[in-house]
Amino acid sequence: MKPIVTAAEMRAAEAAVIGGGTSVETLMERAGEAIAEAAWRYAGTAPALILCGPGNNGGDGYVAGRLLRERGVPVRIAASAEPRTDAARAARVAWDGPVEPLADARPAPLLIDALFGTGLTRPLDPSLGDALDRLAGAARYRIAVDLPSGVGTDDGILLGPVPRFDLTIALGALKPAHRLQPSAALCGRVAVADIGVPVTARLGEVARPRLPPPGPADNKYSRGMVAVIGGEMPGAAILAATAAQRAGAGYVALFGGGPGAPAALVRKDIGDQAALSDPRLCAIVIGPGLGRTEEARAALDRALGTGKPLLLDADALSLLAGRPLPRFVAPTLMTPHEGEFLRLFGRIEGSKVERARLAAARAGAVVLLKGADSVIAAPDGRAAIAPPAPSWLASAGTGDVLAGIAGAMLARGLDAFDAGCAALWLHGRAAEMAGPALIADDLAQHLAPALAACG
Ligand SMILES: NC(=O)C1=CN([C@@H]2O[C@H](COP(=O)(O)OP(=O)(O)OC[C@H]3O[C@@H](n4cnc5c(N)ncnc54)[C@H](OP(=O)(O)O)[C@@H]3O)[C@@H](O)[C@H]2O)[C@H](O)CC1
Ligand SMILES: [K+]
Repeated sequence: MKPIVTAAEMRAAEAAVIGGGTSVETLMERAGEAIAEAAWRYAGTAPALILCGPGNNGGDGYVAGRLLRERGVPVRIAASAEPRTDAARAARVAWDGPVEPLADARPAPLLIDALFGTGLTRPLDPSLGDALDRLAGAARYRIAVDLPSGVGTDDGILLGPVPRFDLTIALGALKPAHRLQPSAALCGRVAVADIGVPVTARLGEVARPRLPPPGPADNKYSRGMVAVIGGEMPGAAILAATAAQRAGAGYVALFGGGPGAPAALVRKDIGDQAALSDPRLCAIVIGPGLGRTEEARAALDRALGTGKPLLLDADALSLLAGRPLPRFVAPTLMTPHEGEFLRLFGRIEGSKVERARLAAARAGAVVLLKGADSVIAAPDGRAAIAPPAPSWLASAGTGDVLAGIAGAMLARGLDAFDAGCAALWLHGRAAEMAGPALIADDLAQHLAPALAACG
């Protein structure tokens, strides 16, 4: 997993490297080199305007300006304030060109925003925000140094209006704001620059899972047997069941549900308790299309009573809301969207990562909080953010597909956190391959190549 670090973790990592004998100036030089290189590749000799703030983010900007000028790029620098750190002052001195006041700066085709990075503590003054907006709006290419100025590093919130960038150079490591909305959508492409600061993180980006294909000793049961419990809206359960099949489960049984499904899907009566207690059954998916009737509640209680690994989604989560959560005895993965999350856990303060972590600890289950920036957290504190996925996934039924994939991952023996991560990755990759205007039904057919990439 690519590490994702908070501002405090980044500062600690930086301090450790400095403690080991590397100067801030050296780190800043490396940061400036990475920015200059990226700007050069991106915009060539297009005239650049670099906006520098008072901290080390601004210092990175002065270094980049000097290095771009050495490459023959016409560079102007505008500052919002005098540098306030020794390293930024040194970088300012080494830049031997003029520094314009930001308020009067004229635009350039390439805008590099080095106003604020991880040290932003409050909203930008309106005059500063307006200048950034005006200059970004008039530029052809926009590059943010470390972070777009105006976003909360750790939670991705916007402290005011923030322009949209084409490229963000994440210095040393990804920060939550590069992946959490709404800020992630403003970063453009995010490139991580290695500046020689090793980081340790409690949070990562969901990575491609390793899912070896079945071996000669495998059979349909050893590959994972999944039960999908249907209900009022059979289409959703069929989507989940088909996705579980296509995600590599060896045997998928649909309990209840209407007509129309692959012939390879085994059909069971919704109340078939014996089949649900089959010792070969490895995981139960319940929620998609379940409904909230008494029958649905009974089906949920039966599923909970089996003590088998569970994927709880949609109506199963709504049925659990408003009563004390059961004690889960087997790996359990909950996949709420924001509405279901609120119903289940109430209002929790903090970033999406903090909220998911707290909910997971409270539930004693892995919580995968869905959205354009899906976050997964385990009760033991492990957490990850999904890589950016196509916005076309925002359509009916895609959550049911995710539930089915996750069911297959649980059934093949992954723990609930790894199962959720693998499902997120496969789901996103299948969506990329399905392309624009996808419908949930399309995803299943793209799971085969997505899975093949994990072998
Ligand atoms: N990670 C690394 O190893 C390296 C990162 N580098 C770069 O350094 C920045 C972080 O630098 P830092 O100096 O800590 O912070 P900033 O440059 O983001 O800004 C801090 C200064 O800005 C003032 N501030 C904060 N918010 C505002 C605001 N809304 N309006 C005006 N001024 C603001 C703050 O002042 P305070 O009053 O809050 O004290 C600071 O003066 C990181 O992002 C990287 O770009 C280094 O290059 C080295 C390696
Ligand atoms: K910035």
